Amino acid sequence: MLKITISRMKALIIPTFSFSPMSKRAIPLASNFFSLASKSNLFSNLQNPVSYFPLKPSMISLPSNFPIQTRCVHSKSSLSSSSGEIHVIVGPMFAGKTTTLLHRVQAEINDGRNVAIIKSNKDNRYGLDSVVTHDGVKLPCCALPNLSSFKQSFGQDAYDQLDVIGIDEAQFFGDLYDFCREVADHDGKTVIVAGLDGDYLRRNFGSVLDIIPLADSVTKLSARCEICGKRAFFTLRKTEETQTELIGGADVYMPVCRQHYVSGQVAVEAARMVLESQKAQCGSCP
Ligand SMILES: Nc1ncnc2c1ncn2[C@@H]1O[C@H](COP(=O)(O)OP(=O)(O)O)[C@@H](O)[C@H]1O
Ligand SMILES: Cc1cn([C@H]2C[C@H](O)[C@@H](COP(=O)(O)O)O2)c(=O)[nH]c1=O
Repeated sequence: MLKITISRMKALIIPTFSFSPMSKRAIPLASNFFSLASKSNLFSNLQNPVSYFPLKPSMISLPSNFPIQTRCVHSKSSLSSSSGEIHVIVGPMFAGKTTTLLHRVQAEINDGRNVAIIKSNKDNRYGLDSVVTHDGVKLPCCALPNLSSFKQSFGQDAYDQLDVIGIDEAQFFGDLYDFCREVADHDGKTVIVAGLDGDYLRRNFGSVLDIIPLADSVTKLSARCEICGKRAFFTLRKTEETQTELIGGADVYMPVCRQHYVSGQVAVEAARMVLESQKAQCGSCP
């Protein structure tokens, strides 16, 4: 198991990962479903994802034996209609945050609840109409510059009908705290938030950690260290760029354990210094 769960909800279910030493990759046991959904490319032709919301079970084809984890968030029927919830999923890159978010959203849809997914429009790696995992699994989403524009883009009537809102790449939303508080406390909806808790320097990333005091549950996932295969809690940036926000995947980042984060940072820093001194020398070249 590659997860640490700090949760008030004992019933919270997160994917169980198995480790394949060949690939050094964590593989969710439910990956069959996701690869099936991915292969059938259910949402690849979406032009306007908003028109597909709320997401419906009919939009997703599931193998009949797929183990839907309907208890991963409280069922609305067990709560008063005005009781919202906030669930937070954090971890380094490649830890399965998006996979877990889609899994929970899927369970909610199968429970008959109206769901929408939002992601930041800063992350355009796979286009703006879908949330996509590193394995290529996808669901349609609204890509927005900020969360405060969601109600307007989505439409008030459609918003009122929503039970659950999933947010991916939450680290890019500066207005995360106010949005989650309003949606859960005031509008009585469930919010499932997935994002990086730390940046490549292991500092707070955006407002993700700010919403912990608002949350019903917090799940910290881990990946596999790309160097030794141990549990990875950190994201190492392999390039010399130093700005906090830098969109990228395995070309720029790798998940690492503590030991390899420390040694990796030393190596990257050394490379950065060599590069800078070379640039300086070149600058003084005739
Ligand atoms: N080093 C790694 N450790 C774990 N999973 C990895 C690694 N490299 C690639 N993966 C793949 O990434 C998938 C998780 O992708 P995703 O849910 O998009 O993660 P996240 O949203 O946390 O970045 C895993 O199921 C696995 O197939
Ligand atoms: C560590 C780190 C990451 N980012 C970016 C890189 C990716 O575009 C996303 C994270 O995506 P994932 O779904 O969690 O794999 O965030 C960044 O901008 N700055 C960083 O320090």
